[in-house]
Amino acid sequence: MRSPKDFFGPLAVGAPAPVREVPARPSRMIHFFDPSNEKMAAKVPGMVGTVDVLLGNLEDAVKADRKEAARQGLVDIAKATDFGDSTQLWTRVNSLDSPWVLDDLITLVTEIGDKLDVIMVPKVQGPEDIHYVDRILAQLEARAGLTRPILVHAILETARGMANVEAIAGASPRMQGISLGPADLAADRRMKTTRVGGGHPGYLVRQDPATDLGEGVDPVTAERTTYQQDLWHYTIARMVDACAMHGIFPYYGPFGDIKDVVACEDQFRNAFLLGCVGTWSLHPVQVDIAKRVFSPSAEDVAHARRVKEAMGDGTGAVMLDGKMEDDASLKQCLVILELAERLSANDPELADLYAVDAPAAEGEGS
Ligand SMILES: CC(C)(COP(=O)(O)OP(=O)(O)OC[C@H]1O[C@@H](n2cnc3c(N)ncnc32)[C@H](O)[C@@H]1OP(=O)(O)O)[C@@H](O)C(=O)NCCC(=O)NCCSC(=O)C[C@H](O)C(=O)O
Ligand SMILES: [Mg+2]
Repeated sequence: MRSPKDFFGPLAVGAPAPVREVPARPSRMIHFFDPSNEKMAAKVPGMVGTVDVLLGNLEDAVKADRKEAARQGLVDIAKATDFGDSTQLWTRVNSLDSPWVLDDLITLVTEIGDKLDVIMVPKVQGPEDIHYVDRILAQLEARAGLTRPILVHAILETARGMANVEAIAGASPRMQGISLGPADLAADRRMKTTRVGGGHPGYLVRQDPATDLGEGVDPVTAERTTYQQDLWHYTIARMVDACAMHGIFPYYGPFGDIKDVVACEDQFRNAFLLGCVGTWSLHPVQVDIAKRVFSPSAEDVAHARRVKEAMGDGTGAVMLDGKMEDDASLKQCLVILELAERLSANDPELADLYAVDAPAAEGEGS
């Protein structure tokens, strides 16, 4: 087990000092592209400034015989592109047991380490996987003469990773965040869904049989309302707790039904409400959905401001619109305000939107 003191110094001579606090940069959508796909790659420069994160994916969804092309494609794109201040560059490397990952890490850190913000590591099983990546990154950063550390993001996609999620979140000061990988996780857990994220119509609860349907009607087989449940609730909630406990950021992952933009928005919103800061976008159509969902609404921001104002020094209890507000609800409002402020700093449209307070409700403050 590592001593917490290890967090204060680099793991290799000459490597940059670890971060003390993970930078809270907007990352509402981590937009995946395959750098070996010429059509997709050609779109990347045009997406700078329109997405929070561009992620060159080297792992699943890239064909085995295109792995080297994807790696080189990412190097070429990174070298040729100015990502500015509002778009980060991330990558997802191949899994730690694959024949490609060592070359992924060596090539990317050496060639474009100064441009890479975060490396996403798939199929993380426990803190030992993060320790391995941590040490190699420190050695490569030292050799490349990098002056800031590259952060690490883990994907939760095995039952063992899930069982170790708290230890993974706290495994290194490089840990930036964790995403849910619902497809791999479902397979590993032997769940019986073939969907990439999202709900399932079979996972439901049903209204009790009625007691007053009259003679001759079987209350068990009679029409009863059903409610579809969220397959991912437990997993996301647990991931959110692990991340919050360690001061890092939780993300929903992929939503594979590209055409079902409505269910996609629902899944993203559930994750946002539970505490996630962002999601993956797999197709351009999911970018605006993520932007909309993971930015607080103007109404919520206006309400949070009113609570802050009504709460004065932040202690005690007041009534606002017939509802009790106190120290704790103020903290909830501050979460919204802090997020709105951070997002507005990069987005003039949001800054405008949030500057407008919703009209005050009648009886306010009574
Ligand atoms: C899902 C796709 C295969 C769909 O691609 P396509 O059939 O080409 O879609 P369209 O014809 O609708 O595309 C329209 C144009 O947009 C471009 N395009 C498509 N996707 C992207 C993108 N991600 N970034 C940039 N540009 C994109 C197309 O090239 C078309 O261009 P044009 O013809 O010039 O108009 C495809 O979207 C795709 O492959 N997406 C990424 C998939 C991916 O990364 N998968 C891996 C992450 S999910 C995962 O790994 C599971 C997870 O780990 C788990 O375990 O749960
Ligand atoms: Mg996966």
